Amino acid sequence: MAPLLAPSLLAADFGNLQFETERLAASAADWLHFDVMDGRFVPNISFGIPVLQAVHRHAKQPIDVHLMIEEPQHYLSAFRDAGAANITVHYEACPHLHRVVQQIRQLGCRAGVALNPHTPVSVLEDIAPDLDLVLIMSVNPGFGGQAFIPNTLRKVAALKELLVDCGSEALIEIDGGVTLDNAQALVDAGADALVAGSFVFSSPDPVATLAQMRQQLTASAEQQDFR
Ligand SMILES: O=C(CO)[C@H](O)[C@H](O)COP(=O)(O)O
Repeated sequence: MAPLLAPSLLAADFGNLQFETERLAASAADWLHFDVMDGRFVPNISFGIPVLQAVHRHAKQPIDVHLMIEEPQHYLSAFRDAGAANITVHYEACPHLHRVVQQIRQLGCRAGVALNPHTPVSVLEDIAPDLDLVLIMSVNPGFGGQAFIPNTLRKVAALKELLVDCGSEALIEIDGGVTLDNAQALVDAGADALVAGSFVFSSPDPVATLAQMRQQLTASAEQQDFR
């Protein structure tokens, strides 16, 4: 199966978000990835609820909200009301993770949990069947444009095994440093969704770059189905 593609608006032109959202509407993007940073959980501040509302007005794809914030439980319904389809919180930010995941699902959103690079996938053993999404950070969260951490490939394979073993249908999403150089290896390891920020938006034509990702990853999936 070819993976879902989720361009990260963190790398888009913030002065022109209507244009960026509208051009992605006619692209190969499956989701729009929306990174929220609070300057506390991560050492950076990005954007929040009013910006999500504005993006949602022009978006055609579901919006995949990644909350890199402390105490996310206080903001879940506000993000849902602003247009979030998926809400992912960090394992490291939630002492009562099971309750937060239940709250996200009760709001009618897909519930995701993100893991920082140092957090082993084994921490999800008891909650995996309750998740719709696991987001593996393949860079340290807080900034776009960082280099992919190679150990992510081993981690994705371990997560895939854990999900299969416990009968979880959660999707595996990878976030950080994703390019066409590592995308196929990530899919081969078990990734279902790829977030790409700078690779897409630093290219001369982001829509064409997404089309190229879609084309290469689909061709490879078809070859594997044929075998
Ligand atoms: O969550 C993030 C940073 O915390 C970004 O979504 C991620 O880094 C994607 O950007 P890039 O593809 O430029 O690495």
